[in-house]
Amino acid sequence: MSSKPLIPEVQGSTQEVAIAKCRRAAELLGGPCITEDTALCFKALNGLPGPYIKYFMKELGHQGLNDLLVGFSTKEAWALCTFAYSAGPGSEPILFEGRTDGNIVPARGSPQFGWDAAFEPVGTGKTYGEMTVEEKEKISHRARALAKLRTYLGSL
Ligand SMILES: O=c1nc[nH]c2c1ncn2[C@H]1C[C@H](O)[C@@H](COP(=O)(O)OP(=O)(O)OP(=O)(O)O)O1
Ligand SMILES: [Mg+2]
Repeated sequence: MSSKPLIPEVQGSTQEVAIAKCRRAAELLGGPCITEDTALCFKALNGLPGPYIKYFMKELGHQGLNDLLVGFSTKEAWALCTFAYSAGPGSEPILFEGRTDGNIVPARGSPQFGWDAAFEPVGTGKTYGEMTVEEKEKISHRARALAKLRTYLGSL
């Protein structure tokens, strides 16, 4: 079918997904809002799973994320957090991105939160799952995105 579908199934880049979600949230809330999305992007896969990591993690687990990269020499990945801010319905969302580079590794540390145990940020020697909250906060994709959002909100 060549015409634009009437019911959107939001897929695309992390930016497209974040904008669509924030725009809809502002409509539903009828006011300003902030939404957050986290993607995990594999270099060998041109950035996938990216915004679809939630379902990859749910179906495949830590081992499955590693298995996806068998046969590729690079295990490099980056965690990308996107905060989106909309001033209200009809107001175009503004994005704030934070990125942390690392590698996909066999799980180490706490397996409790998402893919934390399978992601080792560059230069740390630890997975997110092996870090304290304070250690993770110093280098995390989310902390970096939040710092940008905070600066923006402070300038309003
Ligand atoms: O720092 C993190 N360290 C490890 N795992 C993480 C982190 N941050 C999010 N995650 C996980 C949760 C979810 O399995 C997936 C994507 O998160 P994300 O798309 O925001 O999912 P979500 O559960 O918030 O649902 P949604 O935003 O679609 O309502 O990565
Ligand atoms: Mg989320």
